[in-house]
Amino acid sequence: MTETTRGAAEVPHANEASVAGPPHVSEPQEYDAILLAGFGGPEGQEDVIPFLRNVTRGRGIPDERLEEVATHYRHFGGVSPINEHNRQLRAALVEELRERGMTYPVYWGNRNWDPYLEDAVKEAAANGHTRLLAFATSAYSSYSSCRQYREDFARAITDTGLAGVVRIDKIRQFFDVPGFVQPFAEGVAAALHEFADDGLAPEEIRILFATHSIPTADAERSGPRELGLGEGGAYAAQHKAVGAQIMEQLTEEGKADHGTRWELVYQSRSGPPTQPWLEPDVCDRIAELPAEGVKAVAVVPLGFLSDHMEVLWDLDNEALEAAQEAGLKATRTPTPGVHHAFVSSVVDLLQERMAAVPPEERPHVTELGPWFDVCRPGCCENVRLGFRPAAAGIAP
Ligand SMILES: CC1=C(CCC(=O)O)c2cc3nc(cc4[nH]c(cc5[nH]c(cc1n2)c(C)c5CCC(=O)O)c(CCC(=O)O)c4C)C(CCC(=O)O)=C3C
Ligand SMILES: [Fe+2]
Repeated sequence: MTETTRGAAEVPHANEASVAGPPHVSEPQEYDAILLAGFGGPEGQEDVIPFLRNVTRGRGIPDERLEEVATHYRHFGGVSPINEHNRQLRAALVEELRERGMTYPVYWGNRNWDPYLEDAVKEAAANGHTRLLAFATSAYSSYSSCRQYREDFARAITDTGLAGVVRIDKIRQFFDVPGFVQPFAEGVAAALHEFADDGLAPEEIRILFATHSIPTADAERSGPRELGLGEGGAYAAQHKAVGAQIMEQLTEEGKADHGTRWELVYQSRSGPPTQPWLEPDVCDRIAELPAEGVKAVAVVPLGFLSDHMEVLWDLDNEALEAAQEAGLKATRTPTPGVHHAFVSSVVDLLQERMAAVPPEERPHVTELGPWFDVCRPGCCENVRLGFRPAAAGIAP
């Protein structure tokens, strides 16, 4: 088991940040309700353009890119499956909470499409629920996946006139909790098993852990300022740590061979070509693999919770097509979705936060975790967009 790109360097532990306030809450907290915060997606052809405008407002995404992305949605009738996934996730969370004797209501609101976070916050407050513990459907640290949700919360509270009434806290980034990692590990194990059955040797197989590319400027600022995780920041470091952990675990269990190589690749780049984004691109790497003696590739959607458009189009369509063109056998492994281990881990995270479980007792499978409860100053900041107020962290 070797990583073929940059090594997962020695990284400081998330608990070592030396800024004001503890990274993990140490006093139990009372909450009235859970807030499931999603990305949102269109649910009909007429939603597609307004949705894309919402996502890209103020981002300098070229029109050609928007038109191209619109065709991905149009191909599926203008419907992204992501809202349906969140309905299912919400139902699964309610069920898991109920089984554990927890009767919290779960409100669901999105950043970019109906039902919006603003409406969820209004509805919660109307029902007398003003202390909300949020779970955002994004596992890693970066502006898009962490801080932007905190800004969404601050805006939702302010725009609804509920500042000082509603409070939203957010559970820690969960890239390395067992129930998030397990479904990916199972997918890699199944792919390796299938490739071995086809008579392929370990060195003929490549595992590509795929995640959303982001601007390198955002990546450098992902996670708390003082951690100094280097190029790619906390975002890349967290993905690499999870990939390494999956391969180590499978090697120990005899499901992967020491010679099975893996790497982290990126997908779904947007932005102007002049702006650097994280590389290499998944399709570019696939095209290079035959020259490295590779005959089969497993594409693992490590950055995503469910089979939404990024997975259906950019991986199942584009990456698998690139593999076919390169003459490679290829498979795309599952996302966590509503896998019971994942749902159960989310409820564990809600419970651990409510009970202020000490960090040393919190489940985590990489050296980087357990990640912070309370985002540090400057965490995942976005210098292009400038400062915007954010809830659920230490100011600024
Ligand atoms: C890190 C990350 C995640 C993973 C974490 C998470 O899950 O949050 C993610 C998820 C998603 N991204 C999604 C869709 C889009 N993302 C876009 C644009 C962008 N994504 C970015 C980053 C991320 N995105 C960035 C830096 C941009 C550039 C504009 C900006 O700075 O914000 C655009 C605009 C067009 C384009 O350029 O592609 C679209 C339509 C959907 C919904 C899919 C569906 O509908 O099924 C999901 C789950
Ligand atoms: Fe995105």
